[in-house]
Parts: sequence; C-alpha cells; structure tokens
Amino acid sequence: MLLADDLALDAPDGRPLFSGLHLSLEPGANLLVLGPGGCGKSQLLRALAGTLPPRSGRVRVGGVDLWPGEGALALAGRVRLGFVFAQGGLLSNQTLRDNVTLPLRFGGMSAGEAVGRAERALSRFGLGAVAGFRPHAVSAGARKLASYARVAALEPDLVILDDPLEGVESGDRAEVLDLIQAWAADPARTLVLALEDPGPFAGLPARRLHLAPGGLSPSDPEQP
Ligand SMILES: Nc1ncnc2c1ncn2[C@@H]1O[C@H](COP(=O)(O)OP(=O)(O)OP(=O)(O)O)[C@@H](O)[C@H]1O
Repeated sequence: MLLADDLALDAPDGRPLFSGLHLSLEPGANLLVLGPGGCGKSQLLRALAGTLPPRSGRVRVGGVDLWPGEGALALAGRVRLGFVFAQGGLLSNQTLRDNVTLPLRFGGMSAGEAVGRAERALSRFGLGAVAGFRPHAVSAGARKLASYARVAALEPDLVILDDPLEGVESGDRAEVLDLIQAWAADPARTLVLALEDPGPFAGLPARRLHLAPGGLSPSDPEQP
C-alpha cells in the first residue's frame, strides 16, 4: 500500500533531515514514526501524503507513483488518502460541511450522498450545529475534530496522522482514540502516526520507525 524507497528529505531551510529511508507497508499495516521535536516527522508525513516533494527517492501509494510524480494529485479517484496534520489542515474559506464533503466529491461521490455522509460524520463528533460555520468561527478543538470527521467520512485506504491528539480537548480524547484504534484494527486500512512519544498508542499493533536529530536512528531494525 505504501512504499518509500531511498527517500531523502530536507528541512524548508535546506538542511538535510535524513536520507536512505526505506519503508514498505502492506494493506492493514500500521506504522508509528517516533522521534523528538524537529527531527522531521511532519516533513516525512507530508512527503508520504504527496504534499511535499522529497529531495530524492520514490514514494508509491496503492501502486500510484507520488514521487517522482505530481504528488497527491496522482491519487485522485484511485486511492483514498486521509490525513490530519497538527493544525488540522482545513480549508479556511470553506464551511466545515464543505471541508468534509469536498474529498468525497473529488472521489466521484454524488453531491447528495457526500453531503449526507459529511453531516453524519460531523454529528458523530458533536459538530452538527456548526456544520455551516467556517473553521475560524469555531474553537481549535472543534477544527481538529472536523479534520477527523473529514477522514472518517472518506473511509480512506491510507490514514496519515501527525501528532494525533495535539489540540484534541480532553473530553474528546476517548472518541478520537476509539476512532484511531478502529482504523488500526481494520485489515484493509493502512495507518501512519507520528508522535514524539507513543503514549496511549504504545499498545497499538504497529511497526516503529525512529527518527533522530540528524538522521535515521542507527538502531532502527527496518532499515538496511
Ligand atoms: N515552515 C517551516 N519553515 C522553516 N522551517 C521549518 C518549517 N517547517 C519545519 N521546519 C523545520 O524543519 C525541521 C523538521 O520539522 P518537522 O516539523 O518535520 O519536525 P517534527 O519531527 O515533526 O517536529 P514536531 O514534532 O516539533 O512537529 C525542523 O528543524 C523545523 O524547524
């Protein structure tokens, strides 16, 4: 489902983060990307999600080349990819409802079905009453939940979550944890999580990739 071959990434200032990364995740596999702040976890997830070109190397998702290639655009209508970045990543000029609906429409779903599914996903997270609001009109916690609703509605083949509990209010943690555990247990879904510390995900059945300042952790058994 997810293949990274000889991947090298730089920080936005051009500083090398790591090189020679190999990953191969079959459908249903889970991966925890671990490492201290600033070591490049977010940049790696963006490259795997097709939103940030690597310095060199290859990324394939569901048999589709993202890099070299046109990144996430290449996935349209072929592989469903859902991601939640630390800041949520909602489109600020669209309502929460439209933020959830748009990826479904891009995947070819009819407008009626997409809106119905978006409404149900937002209601599940207690956001039904604010579905017509734009992201800046709701709290940071609600924005984060809406970004989870967007992924849940999409039912993606690949889920990529950066710092999954960052910004989730304490009363919503159990709901979000349940959702992530269900994704992790689904044999058809591949899940990638980035965290400084596994915390509540320590028991997740997942492989681990350790990033360290200045490169890959030399103790990482995944690497050749
Ligand atoms: N927009 C940006 N502009 C400049 N530098 C950036 C930007 N985003 C990330 N960086 C730098 O790139 C490096 C990797 O950042 P990245 O966010 O991938 O690390 P991380 O492991 O995810 O850390 P954290 O857990 O703190 O988010 C860091 O040194 C960071 O300062």
